[in-house]
Amino acid sequence: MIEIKDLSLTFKNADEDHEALKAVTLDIPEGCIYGFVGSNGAGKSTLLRVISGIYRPDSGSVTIDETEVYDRPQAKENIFFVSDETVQFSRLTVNDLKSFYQSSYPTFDDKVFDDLISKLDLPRKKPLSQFSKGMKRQAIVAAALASRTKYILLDEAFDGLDPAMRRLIRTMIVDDIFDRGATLIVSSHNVTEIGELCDKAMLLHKGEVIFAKDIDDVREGFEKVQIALPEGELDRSAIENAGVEVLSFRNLGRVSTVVAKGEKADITAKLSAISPAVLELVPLTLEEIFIYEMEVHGYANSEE
Ligand SMILES: Nc1ncnc2c1ncn2[C@@H]1O[C@H](COP(=O)(O)OP(=O)(O)OP(=O)(O)O)[C@@H](O)[C@H]1O
Repeated sequence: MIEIKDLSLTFKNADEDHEALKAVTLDIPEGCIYGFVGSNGAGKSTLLRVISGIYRPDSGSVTIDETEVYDRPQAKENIFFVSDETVQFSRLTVNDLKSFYQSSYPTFDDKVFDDLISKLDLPRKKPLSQFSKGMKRQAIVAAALASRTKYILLDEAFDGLDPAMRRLIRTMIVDDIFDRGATLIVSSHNVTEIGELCDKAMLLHKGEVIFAKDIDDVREGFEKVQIALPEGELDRSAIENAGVEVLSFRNLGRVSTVVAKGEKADITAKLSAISPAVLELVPLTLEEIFIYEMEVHGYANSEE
């Protein structure tokens, strides 16, 4: 179990300081796949680095199985962090990578690594600098899975992978996580992918946790409705005057699409009171919910 309590971190720069994480509190249970989602610069990588013990928080704490990670090499043996940058390995070959991680992780399993590298069909003696971005990613993910750590942290999980490889890597990771009861944390901008892969998700914005929920509960409390009057067009204020909390309002011809916050029955009852000719609930994607939540917290959506 990873427990993050009231964690804050400020980067101190020559020109100005930047508070990258603000009082983050989050529990990551064992055996789950947890998705970190957020806008650019939200603090996802920084939080993954704090959990991995690379950065020390200014205040608050991170404990993994009740042990603080920062400055504790033994605790780090339980964690494999796949950074979104693989530059540091450029001169190494796949075989060098194997030796490197063999010495870093006592649990490293040679057979798992060799099988994965064969499955991915990666050259073993070519420097990683001559690999494509996706190939580098594949090699590091193979090392992560072979290290048999209890916790795997993947920054920008599937960056640079083509659709077929995304699916293969995803299956490899999920099978491994389930088989071993390990815990995976992934950050991604691909909300659909997070929705398909994860049990839980956390939305981070400007260093603050906006929500942390089971994926199945993320849609709770939001409804998307298509509504039209028998004559004329509706406007946003007509919906708001009916007592509905409107997150987004768009008109396409005479039909308005409204995203509202609240319970289905309550929203339907309030909108029925304005006697519409059309009133239909339509499914809301996870991506829409994440965007609306961020808009509520001041994120500018260029589509609006
Ligand atoms: N080493 C650093 N020194 C100074 N500021 C930093 C440093 N690393 C990150 N930051 C700043 O902290 C904030 C959070 O960055 P971080 O990389 O954690 O965001 P992110 O959510 O991973 O973003 P992205 O999705 O764009 O990768 C950003 O404003 C970034 O500029």
